[in-house]
Amino acid sequence: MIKRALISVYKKDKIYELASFLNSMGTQIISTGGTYKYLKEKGIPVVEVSEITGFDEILDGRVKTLHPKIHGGILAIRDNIEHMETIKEKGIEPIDMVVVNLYPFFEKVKDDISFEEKVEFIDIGGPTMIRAAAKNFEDVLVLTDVSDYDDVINQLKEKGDVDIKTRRKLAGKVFNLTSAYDSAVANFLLEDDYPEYLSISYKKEMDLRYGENPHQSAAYYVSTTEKGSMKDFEKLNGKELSYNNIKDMDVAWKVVNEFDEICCCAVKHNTPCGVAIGDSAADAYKKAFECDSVSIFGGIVAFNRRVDADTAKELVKIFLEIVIAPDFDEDALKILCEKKNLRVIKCSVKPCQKFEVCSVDGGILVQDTDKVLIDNIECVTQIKPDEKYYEDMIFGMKVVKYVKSNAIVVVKDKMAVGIAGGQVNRIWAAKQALERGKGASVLASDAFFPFSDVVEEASKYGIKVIIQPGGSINDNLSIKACDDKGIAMVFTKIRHFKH
Ligand SMILES: NC(=O)c1ncn([C@@H]2O[C@H](COP(=O)(O)O)[C@@H](O)[C@H]2O)c1NC=O
Repeated sequence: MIKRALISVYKKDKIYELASFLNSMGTQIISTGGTYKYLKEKGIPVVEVSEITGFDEILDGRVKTLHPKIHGGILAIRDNIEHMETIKEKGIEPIDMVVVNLYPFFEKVKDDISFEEKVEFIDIGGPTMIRAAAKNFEDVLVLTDVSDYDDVINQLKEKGDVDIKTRRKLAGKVFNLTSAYDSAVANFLLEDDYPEYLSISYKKEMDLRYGENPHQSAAYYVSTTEKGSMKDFEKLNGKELSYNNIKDMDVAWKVVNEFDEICCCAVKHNTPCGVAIGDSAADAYKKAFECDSVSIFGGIVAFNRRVDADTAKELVKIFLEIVIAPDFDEDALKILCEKKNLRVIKCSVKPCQKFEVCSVDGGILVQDTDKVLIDNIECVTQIKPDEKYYEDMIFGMKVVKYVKSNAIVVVKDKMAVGIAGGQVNRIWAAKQALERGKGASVLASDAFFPFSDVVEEASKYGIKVIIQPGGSINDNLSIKACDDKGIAMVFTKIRHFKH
């Protein structure tokens, strides 16, 4: 039996329904200022907290419920005779239910308001009350999530009480929420990129059908406070997204956003398989398709420009999993939506990830994202690269950055005609890329050459320019091989390993 419930909610949705149900059960409702006013206006009998505490809300609401008359009523263990005698002596009455939703710090921290204003959205009294109720969950029912109201109402209707399993789950939800809330506050206040404790604050966006493989369970969580392209997008058509879809879409979107020119990127198995710059979205797509017309089947295709009907007509010719772009012309959308399963994603947020995490058994690795493409370009060979290859060199470096190491990309006229990666040595990646990208003039590598073998292989395929970070103790071997073969080679001094 819920004799007394304390309701203190920032967002008032569904609170009238819950309060009127409690009222119909004979529960006494206690509320803080705003909630009190809201319920009273709706005709629900309600007692103001200050009437219980004998103390007005002070300090602009910073102190409302922080009082022994409230916390004693929540924390007293009903089976503990001493506890019950103490609260009786002090004139404290038990509180059997606490309903709270917190100040919207997650939302407000992103808003364009001052630091001081953001600080005022750090809820103190709310977390204190719900933590207290959660600690005493066997005696005090705690509700922080509107989606739990119906279950609690139904149980109270049917049994007059709520079972212990539900009480415990609701208590667990409290600490799950307050830890994410506190993490968000900690990240807001701390200026340390790598603080003593890793505070992460992510909210479940959706349960996924499965993880990387069908026998693995999975869910997708998004940051409670940070913006992000893989969070702030709109799905305009198609089946639900999968675990692999989200990972692949992330790479495809990051690749196209490396470029100011019109770019299209196709991704398979988390690796770009076709990337090209074009005069239009359709042209870029046709060229990306040409890079590797085999692997693109079932791929994820990204554009950094609006997709028009001409492009859509090309896209629907083969089976694709996802098309992501900043926008779609109406007629393009119509064409794409004819394919019921094709996920069409509109995303206007540019990639803005500050840190990357990767988990290992018992730990999490955190690093700054790879944001620097090139330190400075230094030609290390006698032959200097012809200026006409400059754009292809930069293009190759931008693409190879997203290919798993060891990675080699060969380029022809701003098309990645040969992409090879994920090899345990560099020569295998080079051989694959060169074989696929016959006729290419530029070769880009994610890291230095330990031997001269890549240069020798490149010369067999007529490569004119090699761009790579440099920095091997054997750099002189590759430089000499380039000089012997008439290839120009430049160093960038920035490695782009991707493990
Ligand atoms: N200071 C307190 O004692 C306190 N007690 C409850 N709150 C919060 O006040 C909000 C509700 O306020 P109101 O009913 O006045 O609209 C809730 O989000 C609740 O979490 C408090 N506010 C912040 O710390």
